Amino acid sequence: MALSCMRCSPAAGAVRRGLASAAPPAALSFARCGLRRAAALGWRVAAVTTTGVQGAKDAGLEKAARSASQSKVENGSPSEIILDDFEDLSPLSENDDSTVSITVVGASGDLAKKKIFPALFALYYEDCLPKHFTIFGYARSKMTDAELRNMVSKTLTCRIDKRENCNEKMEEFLKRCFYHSGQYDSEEHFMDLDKKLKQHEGSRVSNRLFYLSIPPNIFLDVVKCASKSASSGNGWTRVIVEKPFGRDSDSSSALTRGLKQYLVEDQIFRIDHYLGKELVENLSVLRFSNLVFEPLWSRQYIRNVQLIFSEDFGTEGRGGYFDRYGIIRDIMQNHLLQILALFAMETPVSLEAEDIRNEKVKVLRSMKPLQLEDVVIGQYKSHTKGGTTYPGYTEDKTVPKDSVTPTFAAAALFINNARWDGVPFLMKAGKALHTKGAEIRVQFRHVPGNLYKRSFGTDLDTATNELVIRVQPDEAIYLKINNKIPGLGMRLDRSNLNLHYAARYSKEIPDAYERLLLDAIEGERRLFIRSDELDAAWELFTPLLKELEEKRIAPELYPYGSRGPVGAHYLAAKYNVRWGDLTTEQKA
Ligand SMILES: NC(=O)C1=CN([C@@H]2O[C@H](COP(=O)(O)OP(=O)(O)OC[C@H]3O[C@@H](n4cnc5c(N)ncnc54)[C@H](OP(=O)(O)O)[C@@H]3O)[C@@H](O)[C@H]2O)C=CC1
Ligand SMILES: O=C1O[C@H](COP(=O)(O)O)[C@@H](O)[C@H](O)[C@H]1O
Repeated sequence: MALSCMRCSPAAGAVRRGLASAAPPAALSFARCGLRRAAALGWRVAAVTTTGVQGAKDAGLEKAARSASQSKVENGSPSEIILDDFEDLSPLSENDDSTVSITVVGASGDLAKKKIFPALFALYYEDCLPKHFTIFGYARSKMTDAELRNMVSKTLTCRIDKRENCNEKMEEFLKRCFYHSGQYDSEEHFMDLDKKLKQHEGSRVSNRLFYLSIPPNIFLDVVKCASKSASSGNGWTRVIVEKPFGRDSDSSSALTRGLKQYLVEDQIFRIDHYLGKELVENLSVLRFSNLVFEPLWSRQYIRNVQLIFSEDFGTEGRGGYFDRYGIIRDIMQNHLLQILALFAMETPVSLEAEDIRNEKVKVLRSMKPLQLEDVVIGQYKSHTKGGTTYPGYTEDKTVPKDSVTPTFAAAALFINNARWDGVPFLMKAGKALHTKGAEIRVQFRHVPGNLYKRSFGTDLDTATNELVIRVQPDEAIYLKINNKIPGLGMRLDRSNLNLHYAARYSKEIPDAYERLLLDAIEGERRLFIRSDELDAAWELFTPLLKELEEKRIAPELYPYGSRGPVGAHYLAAKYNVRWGDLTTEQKA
């Protein structure tokens, strides 16, 4: 059943995502949780834009009508409407018949504290949660409601740009949070949870979202118990599953089969939080709504694409988990591969989830099998700098001393299709490196017969255009171009056409978990991984992982805080590529 609350209607999400079928012709930009307010305003907003000022007046939206008449008019319709103009409109028409209960399973854990509760609070602050909602923490640890609230309160923060009533909002939010202690494999304990949920839901239609923020070995126990004893009787039940989704093709298929004993695919929301990052979501906008990029998006103009992830800290505290997975499973097989698929896919039929996921899966299925010789692995070792000693990976007490688990990997991947044939997609991911960041770098081909060749010296590669999408931190999109240095002479330099988010947009960028939680509540699957995408992703990496493990290939050691193994440079050089993050460039 679709969520029926007006503020959470599919229509609301559609407006937020800008789906053609739902969005008015002119772009809407809303100051707060725009769309849900837009949808709560219902199609009245669309009426404002489609029928203009008179439509707004007819709908009784005097202020919107004023806004419509004041806004820049293109082709007779307003190009932009700012939600602030709607703020003092009459109260939203709420649907009182339904509730959403969000149960965070593993509420005592790191992810719940660090990401999930803060994201839920941010959604609450932004008015994005439905009127009737309840949050339950579930874990084995004994805690009272007050203790959970106390724990959660320590991690809630106000947005930098939105502090108004923040403390008040936190108090209100915490009052909607409850805790239930139970075992993960006890149907009885989930039945007790069910009773508590029912008390909060009353006679309303109950919609239930379970967030599995727990180690993967207990996913199935929880899904079994939750579905048998605590699923909704009259609304929807959805489950967000955290990664890792298995550790190879077989274990991933077994997990999917297990989940499908109790859930249908549409109830399963496999989260990859990189898909919720602002600049990753913007990839499609950049490509498909700007004429200047899409025609260049192929082997004809693109020399190579680089997907780079680096962290300037080690596995700190997560060594136990990490040693079973390693950096290829932790970052490459999911986050970087998902970005690659979005980057390389063909234009989808529409922005509907299935159309996008169909295109992504085609890319994944077209990938050339990964060869061991196209992969470099590394592991960080202890390093002393400025009097401080940083521990090596195997010095973590939870990691075996002889572990060969990679904490760094670089790989060259290829897509065997007409658009990308022969273009290296280079991935690099590492922990305990010299910097923290994630970026997509697109290096373009040389300008044929370049008239200014002489100005570039012998290294023509450094003079090609490069588009950089800096996913984090300090989000930016910049294009490196060659430019004439002002003056009477003819000297060229490399400069950036620069969209620096902090300078351009005054709003704080929402955390990826906010977007994804909101999507799951709305039933929007576009940013979640479908089971066939997951199968294709594992099919690509499983043979390589098996070979690495069976041969116990030793990773190249690199000092904590360094740029990683030198082997990564040789790998890139094999394909005539230079890692873009190594060039000294003007800070965007
Ligand atoms: N932390 C992070 O930054 C990220 C985590 N993830 C994934 O999210 C999930 C949760 O991560 P995180 O919060 O770090 O995990 P934790 O290790 O903190 O575990 C969460 C909770 O699960 C319970 N738990 C832990 N180990 C076991 C066990 N062996 N058997 C039964 N219960 C156990 C504990 O609760 P209690 O003892 O109270 O029952 C714990 O508080 C994992 O799947 C992880 O891979 C994904 C991306 C990032
Ligand atoms: O999924 C994971 O991601 C984090 C990095 O996420 P970010 O949003 O902080 O970039 C990584 O540290 C962790 O190892 C991995 O499991």
